[in-house]
Amino acid sequence: MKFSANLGFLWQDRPLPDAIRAAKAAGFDAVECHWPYETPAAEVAVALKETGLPMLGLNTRRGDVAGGENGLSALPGRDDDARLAIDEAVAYAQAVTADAIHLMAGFADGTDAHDTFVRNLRYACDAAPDRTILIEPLNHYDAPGYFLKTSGQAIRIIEEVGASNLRLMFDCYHIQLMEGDLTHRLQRLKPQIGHIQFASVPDRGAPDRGEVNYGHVFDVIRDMGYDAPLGAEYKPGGPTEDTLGWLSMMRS
Ligand SMILES: O=C(O)[C@H](O)C(=O)CO
Ligand SMILES: [Mg+2]
Repeated sequence: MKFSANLGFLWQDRPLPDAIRAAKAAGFDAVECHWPYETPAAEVAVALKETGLPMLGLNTRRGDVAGGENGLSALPGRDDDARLAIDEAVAYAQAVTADAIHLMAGFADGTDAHDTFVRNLRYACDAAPDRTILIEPLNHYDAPGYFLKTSGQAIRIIEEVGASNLRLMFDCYHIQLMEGDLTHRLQRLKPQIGHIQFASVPDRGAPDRGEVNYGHVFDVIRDMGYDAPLGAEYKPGGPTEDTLGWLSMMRS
């Protein structure tokens, strides 16, 4: 199995280019990030080239985080801001050859939010036909009021948008907290899945503890013929190197 280090959480204590080098040294096959925008894309591109690791994805900006925003793409009346964030993410993804862009929906609800999200997703899918656009349901403990809550809602939106480059970010951590039934859900949704992430549940730590048996989940993913790197998106709560026993076990 291949694994991607999510550098939004792992090696957060280092500048992004050094975090990429640390991921390589630890044996990851790929990297992904959250919001890389404070680091010049050229510096990230150099570290990617040096290590040979692909950058799987990045997120659109969340907007005014201090003011409580967590994404712009489903906020009615904010299309201009959402599209600036999309344009920025597309340009950055092209500069570092990131495969995917996760469009953060934001805190919103109702028909207007749905229509706004669909409109902005169509805009993003057209703006980046050579990238995958991802949408990710977030759980209601960490992100209460987030527009996209479940895989079912995400699939209905993907079908309505009807773009060939729009896919589901299946984060096992969020989906376990909201819906459970990971095995069947992964198998059923495989055609719509663009990326898979994981962390222990409920504490969002390394995948070697908690209520989800990741040994089983990784077997299911392998057996369903999914061979893209899986995103380790967990909070190490200390030096990342101290939390990588699971990776050594998977490699042995
Ligand atoms: O929190 C997550 O699971 C995400 O993957 C993310 O990108 C930021 O919300
Ligand atoms: Mg995630």
